[in-house]
Amino acid sequence: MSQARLMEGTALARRIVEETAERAADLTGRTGKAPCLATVLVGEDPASVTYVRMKRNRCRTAGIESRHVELPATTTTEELVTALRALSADPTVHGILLQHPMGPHLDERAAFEAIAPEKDVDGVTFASFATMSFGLPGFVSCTPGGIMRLLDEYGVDPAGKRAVVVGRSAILGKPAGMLLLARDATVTYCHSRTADLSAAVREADIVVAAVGRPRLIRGQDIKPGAVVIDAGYNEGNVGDVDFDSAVERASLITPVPGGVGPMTIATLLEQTVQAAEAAARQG
Ligand SMILES: Nc1nc(=O)c2c([nH]1)NC[C@@H]1CN(c3ccc(C(=O)N[C@@H](CCC(=O)O)C(=O)O)cc3)C=[N+]21
Repeated sequence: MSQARLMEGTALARRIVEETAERAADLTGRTGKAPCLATVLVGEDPASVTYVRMKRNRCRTAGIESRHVELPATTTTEELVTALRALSADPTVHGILLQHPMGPHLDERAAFEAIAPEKDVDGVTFASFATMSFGLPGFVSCTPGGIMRLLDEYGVDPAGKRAVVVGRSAILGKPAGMLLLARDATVTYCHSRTADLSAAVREADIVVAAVGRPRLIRGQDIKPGAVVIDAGYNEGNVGDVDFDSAVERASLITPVPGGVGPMTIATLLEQTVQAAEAAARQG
């Protein structure tokens, strides 16, 4: 079997960011106000600090302002909700990103719901979940949205395909399955209580790995010719898929790094400009 073709997220993300930058410049020219993303970080988890910095840097290169709100690890849910409501009400802010995961003492759902739906450019609110699951226009969760763009770019139509999503987190696995279902895939979710993960993965035409367990998915479980999307974030840029064995069986596969990660950020930037354009139309 020949090796899989790589799904090059870096290249596609670059094109999306370029288009987004043009839209941002156009909007700034027309309104005199740049699109603005508020990034909210609770605590000092080193990985989260790095991710937020990457997102803010990418904003800058696209002509999007970012306003960073850093809160101490001891912040209560109430204080976090107050901060998010203030950003939701601030007309100079067009999008809000609340970095996940937060401290275990925080009510993450209450925090996400304090984000105004029209500023939910990270696609984490109930409102965005509703539009995603019905396949209606609206903000998508950034990583799942980036995955769908990659599938489209490489000519993979999910309709009628068996998609197995490994993981069910609120910002990744669950919405990824919903978007695939909205595009008529037959979707199976696997998670920590799944009895036989290998058996499920072996049936998949499309595998989305999104659990954060290094190299959990092995080539021997990949159906020959399957499309393999590795959305796992692990330390040291290692995915959830054992790339070297999976590349021998898949027809298409995302590298890590350079696959899903850059697409996540491109989707965030694009949706921020979309939110700013909508705000400008509202006057
Ligand atoms: N509310 C929320 N929304 C998120 O979208 C979100 C989050 N919380 N928490 C953490 C994860 C992680 N995440 C990444 C984004 C880009 C790369 C990325 O671009 N990675 C590069 C590698 C970068 C490097 O060189 O280190 C790549 O894969 O090529 C990775 C990880 C977004 N997340």
